[in-house]
Amino acid sequence: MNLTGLEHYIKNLEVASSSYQKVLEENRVLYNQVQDLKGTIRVYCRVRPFLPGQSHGQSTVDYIGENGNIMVVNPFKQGKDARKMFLFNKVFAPNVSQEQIYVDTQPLVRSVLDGYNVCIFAYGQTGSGKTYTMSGPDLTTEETWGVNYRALRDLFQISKTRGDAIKYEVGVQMIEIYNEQVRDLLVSDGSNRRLDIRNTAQSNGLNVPDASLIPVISTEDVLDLMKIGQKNRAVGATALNERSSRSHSVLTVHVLGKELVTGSILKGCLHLVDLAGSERVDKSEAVGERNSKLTQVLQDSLGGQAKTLMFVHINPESNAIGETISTLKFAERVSSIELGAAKSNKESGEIRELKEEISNLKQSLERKEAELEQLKGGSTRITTETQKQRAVSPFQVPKYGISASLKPDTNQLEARSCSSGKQRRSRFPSALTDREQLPRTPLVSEERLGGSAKTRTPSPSVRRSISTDRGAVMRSRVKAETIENQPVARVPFPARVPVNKSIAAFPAITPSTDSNNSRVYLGPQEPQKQDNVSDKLSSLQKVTSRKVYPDHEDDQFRQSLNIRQGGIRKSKPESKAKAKHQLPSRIQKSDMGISLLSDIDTAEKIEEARTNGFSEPENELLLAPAVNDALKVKKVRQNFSMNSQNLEPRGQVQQAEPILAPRLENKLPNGQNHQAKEGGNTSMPEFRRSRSTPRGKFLVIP
Ligand SMILES: Nc1ncnc2c1ncn2[C@@H]1O[C@H](COP(=O)(O)OP(=O)(O)OP(=O)(O)O)[C@@H](O)[C@H]1O
Repeated sequence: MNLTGLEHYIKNLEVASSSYQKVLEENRVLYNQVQDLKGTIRVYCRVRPFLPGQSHGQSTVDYIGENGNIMVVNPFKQGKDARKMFLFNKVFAPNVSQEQIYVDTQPLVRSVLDGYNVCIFAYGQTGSGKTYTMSGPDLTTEETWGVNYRALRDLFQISKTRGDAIKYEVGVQMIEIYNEQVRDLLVSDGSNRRLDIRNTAQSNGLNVPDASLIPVISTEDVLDLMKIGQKNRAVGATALNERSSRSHSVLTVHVLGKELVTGSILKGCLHLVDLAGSERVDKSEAVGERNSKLTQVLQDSLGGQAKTLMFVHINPESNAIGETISTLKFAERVSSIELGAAKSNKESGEIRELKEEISNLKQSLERKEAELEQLKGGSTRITTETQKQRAVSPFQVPKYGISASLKPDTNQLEARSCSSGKQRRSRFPSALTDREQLPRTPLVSEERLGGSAKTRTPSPSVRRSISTDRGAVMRSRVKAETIENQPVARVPFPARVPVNKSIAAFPAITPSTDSNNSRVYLGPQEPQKQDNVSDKLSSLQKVTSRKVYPDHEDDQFRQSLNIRQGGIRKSKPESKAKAKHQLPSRIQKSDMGISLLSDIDTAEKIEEARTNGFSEPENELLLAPAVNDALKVKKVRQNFSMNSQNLEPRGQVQQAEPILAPRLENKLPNGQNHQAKEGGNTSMPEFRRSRSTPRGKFLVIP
């Protein structure tokens, strides 16, 4: 081959190599898209370089492939057992720059601006480079900035470029979890108070609502805050390194975007987590309550409809080989966790309008209910008078005995109130109980027809006569009222229902929560109720009342941003009150979540890992609760999918929770559960007694 031929050959090779690279890149993009759909936790492995000034032997990293594979060699073993290959989404060699790391992280970060929840966390043994990846070694040089700063800079840049179409607001929180205590790292007054975690994801994404939420508009703002954070992190520790090895730091970026044309709202949340050194957690601590706080803080990003990325760090030194293998095995397991397709927290303008419409309808219903309540007051007086007149009827005495007529007046009152109360609940659903009672509104028409109620509950003649009399008195009023109510019930809800169901399933900021709620109330026991207008209305109201009011959420978010300028929260009582207001809609989810989490047999998983040949199981421990939550969710999904074939993968998770939750919540100390008890025979007499006794009393009124 002459020189020209060789040159030609090399050129061809270059071309082939470049197209090969292109194909690889395309494959990677496709692979990532598939991963997005599956919702697998992505895992990037980063190998730390040998540090200058430290003596080192041969690297334990034998080979790093282009497709995310890495081979490690155990210098203390011989033969084929000495080498082990692992596969991740990507492996970064020791010489890879901070910029290159971020390029592969960027798509995830950017999706926060589209309303996704994203969690990026750094895992690995102490000194393996977690802080280096997340924060960088030196804030003064942009070149070495870690993911945190680059991410925020990116968010600001993109939000600026989208400025004509979407108006974004960005706020950050920074907390530290140390010894299972959560502390605010952005306090400017040096106070080191412990913070509570909301047991469930808030609609506004504030899992730690009392941590300072500082509005930021530039990277400089962020840098200033990080300095405060670093300073606060060092407080109370003999050395910053020592503290950072043992504590998790979580930087959370909350993004609220409003599309100017459509009015749609986007809510995204980015957790950037620098975990404690993986070897620092004692096994006994990890198996128990350890790390439950971390799990709670990240709850909306580990089991929800979020995107999750784990940077797994390894130290190439031979004396770290045990931790390295253990870390890699753990990471490989994490990468197999599927969360299901991520969903954006976008609320379209149309949905907001529909919500407003529902809210208006709800208000007009409440007005009507109030008017009916007034009428009811009048009817009770009239009924009492009628009963007094009836009390002298000679027909009652032989039938029910004289002694009964000697019962004190209190009984009569009780009887009347119970009986009328029962019917009143049907006919006058109060605002507080409308969720339960609205589906019974057809009883109004039963009353109007006069016959159906009697058919269902055969009553003695006296009762009937009283009832009839009262009904007669009430009928005209109720009729008038019912007719007046009809336009409200006839508003085209049936047509709206499918749309509003989707509202129910539509995420506010934590989609899983809302869809959960919707499923809790429109759950398997209730579908038949959807057959009539009033039930649909009721369902809608349930959904509306369960959903945190969207405007309210936005206000709360904005208020948090505005009020807490300077890092000091000034309106805690107010926000607490608001939080209280929101609480009911969230409690169920939280309970479920916690129940699910607490149910995890972490020890079993660790044991399983060990039997798979891990030499150092401790690595499992640090993240065990957090990641095992996800594993648990996966397990639940699998179990549930056996029963529900037609559900979406994510939906399965969401539906499984409400189904499991009551079981877990109702567990009695003796192992029975309430539901079983209530559904069992033993509870029936109690139930009947409560209804029949008042009627009995009612009947013996002289
Ligand atoms: N990719 C890298 N390139 C150069 N130096 C690195 C790299 N990764 C880590 N280092 C250096 O290694 C040392 C330990 O890194 P780092 O503090 O980030 O570890 P860590 O895992 O966060 O430890 P800890 O768990 O104790 O917080 C630091 O001096 C850091 O600058």
